[in-house]
Amino acid sequence: MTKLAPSILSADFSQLAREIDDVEKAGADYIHVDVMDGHFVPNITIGPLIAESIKPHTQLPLDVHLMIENPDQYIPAFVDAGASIITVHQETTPHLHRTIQLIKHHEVKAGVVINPATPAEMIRDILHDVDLVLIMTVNPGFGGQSFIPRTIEKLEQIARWRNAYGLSFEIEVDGGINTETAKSCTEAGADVLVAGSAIFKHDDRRKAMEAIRRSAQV
Ligand SMILES: O=C(CO)[C@H](O)[C@H](O)COP(=O)(O)O
Ligand SMILES: [Co+2]
Repeated sequence: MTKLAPSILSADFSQLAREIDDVEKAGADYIHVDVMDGHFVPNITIGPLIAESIKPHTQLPLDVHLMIENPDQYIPAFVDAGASIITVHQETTPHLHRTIQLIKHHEVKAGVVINPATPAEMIRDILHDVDLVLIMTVNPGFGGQSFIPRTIEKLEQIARWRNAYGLSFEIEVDGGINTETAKSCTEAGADVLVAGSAIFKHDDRRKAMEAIRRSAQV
């Protein structure tokens, strides 16, 4: 069954606990937390303080997507805040293996993510060390953008390598996922769909999530 990770970037921040409760009751699998620093991406969003404040309001794993320069400096703070999965951009760290080991040292699941313009080859070696691979299907920085179809080829490549190397990491996609785009991702091998606007911009989150799940069935 395809997992759904609602991105709270598109939620009502004045009602965050209620928004999270809403998607948890509607069957979400992870809560996707988008952390942006205004340097790696042109937007500033959530820090460890907010992650920590939402943690007591959900039983679901916090799936923390770090879009920040110098991620090593902030990993311990997100561990302390209650992250279950921490995913770092390959583009933000010169020593990717060291960064992944740092996350694992804290006994948190480690993920790696690449931008639409970054070739799959850049993370081929680290596939053996991660619990999750996130393929960006938009350029990171904002919710509500349009899905970039060429990213599907990369998704297929990562799924082929997972098979060939006998690995078991999850494959997640993020950006522009909705009832139109979900199926091409699951067909290509995605296990986890992140969706922000396609869930939180609907009044009935359960219906919105069911519609995405239905459309994603392969
Ligand atoms: O990482 C992200 C943006 O950088 C968000 O997770 C993503 O954009 C989700 O929003 P939407 O589903 O509206 O595209
Ligand atoms: Co994200």
